[in-house]
Amino acid sequence: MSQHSHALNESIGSTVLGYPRIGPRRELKKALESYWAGRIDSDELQATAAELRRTTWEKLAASGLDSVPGNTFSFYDQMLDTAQLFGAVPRRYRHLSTTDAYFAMARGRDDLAPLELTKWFDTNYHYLVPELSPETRFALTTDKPIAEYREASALGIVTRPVLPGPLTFLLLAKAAPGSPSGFQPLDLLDGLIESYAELLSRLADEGVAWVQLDEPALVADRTPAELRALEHAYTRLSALPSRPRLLVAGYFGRLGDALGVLAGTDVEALAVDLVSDERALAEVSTERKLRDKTVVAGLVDGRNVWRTDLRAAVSTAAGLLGSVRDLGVSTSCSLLHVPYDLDAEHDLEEPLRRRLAFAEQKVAEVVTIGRALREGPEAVAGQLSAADEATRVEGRRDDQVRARLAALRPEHRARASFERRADAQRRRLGLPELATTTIGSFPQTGEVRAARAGLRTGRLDAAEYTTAMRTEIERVVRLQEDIGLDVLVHGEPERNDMVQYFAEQLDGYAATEFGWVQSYGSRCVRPPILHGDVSRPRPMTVDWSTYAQSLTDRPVKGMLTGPVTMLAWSFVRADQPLAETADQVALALRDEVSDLERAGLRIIQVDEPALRELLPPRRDRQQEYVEWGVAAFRLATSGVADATQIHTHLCYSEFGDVITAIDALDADVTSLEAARSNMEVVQDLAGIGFGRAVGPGVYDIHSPRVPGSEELRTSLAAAVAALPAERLWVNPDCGLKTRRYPEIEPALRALVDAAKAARQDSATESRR
Ligand SMILES: Nc1nc2c(c(=O)[nH]1)N[C@@H](CNc1ccc(C(=O)N[C@@H](CCC(=O)N[C@@H](CCC(=O)N[C@@H](CCC(=O)O)C(=O)O)C(=O)O)C(=O)O)cc1)CN2
Ligand code: MET
Ligand SMILES: [Zn+2]
Repeated sequence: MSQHSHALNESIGSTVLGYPRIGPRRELKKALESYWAGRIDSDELQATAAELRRTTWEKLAASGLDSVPGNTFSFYDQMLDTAQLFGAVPRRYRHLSTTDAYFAMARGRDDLAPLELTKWFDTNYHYLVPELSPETRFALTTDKPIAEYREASALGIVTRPVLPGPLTFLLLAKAAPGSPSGFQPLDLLDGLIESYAELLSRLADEGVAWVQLDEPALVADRTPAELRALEHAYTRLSALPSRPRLLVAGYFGRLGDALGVLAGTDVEALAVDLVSDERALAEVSTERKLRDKTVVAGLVDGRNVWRTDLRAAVSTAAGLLGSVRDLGVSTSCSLLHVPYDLDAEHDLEEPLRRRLAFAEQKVAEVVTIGRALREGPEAVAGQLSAADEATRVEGRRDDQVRARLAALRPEHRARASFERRADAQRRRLGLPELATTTIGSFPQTGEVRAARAGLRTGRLDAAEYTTAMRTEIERVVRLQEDIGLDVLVHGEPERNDMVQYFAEQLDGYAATEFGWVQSYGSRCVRPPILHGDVSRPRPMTVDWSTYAQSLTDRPVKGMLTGPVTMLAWSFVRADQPLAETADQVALALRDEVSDLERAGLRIIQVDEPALRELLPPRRDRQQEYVEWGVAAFRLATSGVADATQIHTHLCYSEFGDVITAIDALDADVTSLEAARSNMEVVQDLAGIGFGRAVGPGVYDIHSPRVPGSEELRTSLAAAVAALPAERLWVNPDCGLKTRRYPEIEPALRALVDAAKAARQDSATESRR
């Protein structure tokens, strides 16, 4: 027995890098939202959390994995947990209790801004950005990883605590507002290392054998100084006299130069992602310094839902055996990004179903690969041939779509010059300068969601549902008229989600029933599965948009989700280049755009909030991505007359890296998130001579705070200083679906006031 556990301590064997935590039925989401609303107390919240941790550990232990990850639970986010663990709590939250400070950093309070929320690499998960300053003093302040290790041990389960590594923690942090200009979070490395050291030594005291430090920031291009910092950090941590063995995980791409740096330190093990970048395998097999390391091969895709070609994975692993001291097998990254369990789905049809694996099924795949390596492929012959069969099944083929794609010419992706379009649109639309609009969605009220749930359960029939939605659309149109907005929207009440809604109506796409994946905090999405050739059997939005336009003389914007975002927020087929899949989606959207135009919609918005998100982490892959992304957007939007105005909307990111791509989209009007970055993006656009119209968001919809009209005027003035008023629009940062009416009504009235005032200023200016 003791010999056996000794062997386990030495090697990792089969494992996964992380697991979902929201609960198979979103138990954590429900508990959190009840706690925030005061319906349950903290004991009840803790009990739900403990139960979720227990079932996860027990399931993973029973599945046959050799090493079970620990500390993968989080009430909100693992970066936030780590900030609190090491005492990186900005001063403004320090008067609060540990729990209150935690949720205040996550969500803000009436008088207290939250930490910034941003995308976790190229996924649809969002983390909280630690705010660090030269005054930050790290100190081990909570004991979450230790407590969870003990909790699992009490159940008889040995876990491997997982947390972000020091480099990733600092590289993803930002300088707190007011920090000296030369300051960067990486300056704090030495202090942070001391806190990691203290944690590691306490974990060693607990008897922890292995700790996993996640360093996904290393799969992007890193400067020599950052690589030196990496070497310094892991040289220091691996030299600690008393510590668990260290597994450093780099995922979402290949480690590149960081691989040799890490392999040159005394850490025991590296986890590498052999799925995201086909160049990773060669890198790993030729790195001689790995010969005395454990390498955990990420062979099962942790962020897509396709079944693994097990025979290929086993042979890749076998090929690595000679290049490393000890080989483990795992997922490419945490399973946080996929749904829990395929077996929960009842409406997925064959043969698609047979091609899929969710988190539970992926765990079984890892176990199978591990057994094949240890006992030989004969031991798992049945599983291997089932996987052979499943991975040979091809996606639905649509020859008509393929023929249309083959016939595309450059003119299908080009419109007349912007000047000519702008002129035609000015005459047709007659809008004022600094025209006001919103981004599309209005608050998703309880009634709206209840109506959608009613349609699902049969409480409402289709006609009753349509009436309920039309009533909502009319209410939203009248409200916008009353507020005095220039360009209206129908409010998107009929959409459960801006991607899923379209996926449900397209052929080649499947939706899930329980396939929830955490997006941020308690918010989840159900990414649809794009499994075959995509086509549009019938118009998707025309009835709703036409109805809205029939209610008013003001222009109503048609509202669609663009091809890049449709891919980014779905699980996408891996059997053909993304560029081709994007063009198929773009063709379906192009037809929808034409139908909307024919139905009399004069303005059509095609949202691309995920444009920045899909940008590959390595620069040498970025150009190719931008080219196909832009090409697909243009295919979707360039089938219209000069006088039809195309809008796009981008949010959730720093746009610096994609500014020329935004230009290349060639939309007539681009609305962007800008409120929280002081309109910086307007200057960036002015800087590249962006010639088309821009709607920098002046109202931060991510916060419940209602901005005053003075504040909005200040933001607008900053925009007007950078770009001419006739090319500026006035709008919020993003859609209003997550807000409530008492917040958005006064905010939109203030926005219209601010635009009117700015028009007056600009008129006075031009008379001078
Ligand atoms: N796909 C996607 N990715 C995105 C975004 C996005 O909008 N979509 N935005 C950014 C992230 N922001 C997000 C913002 C909000 C939510 C969000 O509010 N999600 C909802 C679920 C939305 C949804 O699918 N709603 C469905 C089903 C809702 C539901 O839970 N229904 C109940 C019953 C109905 C009820 O009473 O609520 C049930 O099934 O139990 C609907 O409205 O029809 C949630 O977590 O609560 C998610 C992400 C970036 N990534
Ligand atoms: N039209 C969409 C909305 O207003 C755009 C959202 S971008 C995340 O909700
Ligand atoms: Zn948005």
